[in-house]
Amino acid sequence: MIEIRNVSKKFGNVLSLDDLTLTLHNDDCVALMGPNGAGKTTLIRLILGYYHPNNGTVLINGLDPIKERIHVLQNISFVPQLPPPIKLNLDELMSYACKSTHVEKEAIIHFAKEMELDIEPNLNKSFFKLSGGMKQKMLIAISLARQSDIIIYDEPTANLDPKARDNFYRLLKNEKRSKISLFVTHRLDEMKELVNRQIYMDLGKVLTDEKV
Ligand SMILES: Nc1ncnc2c1ncn2[C@@H]1O[C@H](COP(=O)(O)OP(=O)(O)OP(=O)(O)O)[C@@H](O)[C@H]1O
Repeated sequence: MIEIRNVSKKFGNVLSLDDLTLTLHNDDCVALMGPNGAGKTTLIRLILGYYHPNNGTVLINGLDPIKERIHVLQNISFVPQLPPPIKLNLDELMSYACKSTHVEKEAIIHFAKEMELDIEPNLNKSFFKLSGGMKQKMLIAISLARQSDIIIYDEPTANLDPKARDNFYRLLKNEKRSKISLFVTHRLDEMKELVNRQIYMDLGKVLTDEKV
């Protein structure tokens, strides 16, 4: 469970989150929407323990994501909007993911194949030299292989072509495990079939929160 209670986050004079309260339960599959600057990324970063809130409490399965960061992050798969500039090659990246998150290399390769990313010929290629879409596919493959209790995707299909998007949605639909899925998206039409909750934010607040 993710519990956000009366959380405010300020950057200088900008109130990015304004006394926001939100609870996400297992089996919640959420489209998190709102205009640019609404506070969506700030909310995700608070869940991941990147920021201290100015007020309020964030708890992930009862744990403080700042004080218990390592423990909390072990249960969260996060794919950011912009892939980080990782210098490791794909083989090293997979080995790193396996060591740090106890995922199996075969599982990553399986999901990469499902995303139509051919890893084998690119094993020695640096991650940052891949195309934007290939990077996204690789991060999605690792995140799905991890089988985490919580998955968070920040505009995951931004760099994907239509075929890759279809593959991504098909894989998510096939996921049967109970977990929390949180998708920041500007494309509700694509996500509609997948999600069971639609949350709309603006000015650091939740404006609407509908079960569908
Ligand atoms: N690290 C930061 N330093 C200063 N201001 C920030 C920082 N992060 C976010 N903000 C400000 O907080 C507000 C909310 O930003 P945030 O990135 O959370 O919005 P968003 O809903 O994710 O937007 P987008 O759809 O454009 O990604 C904006 O006014 C932004 O400028």
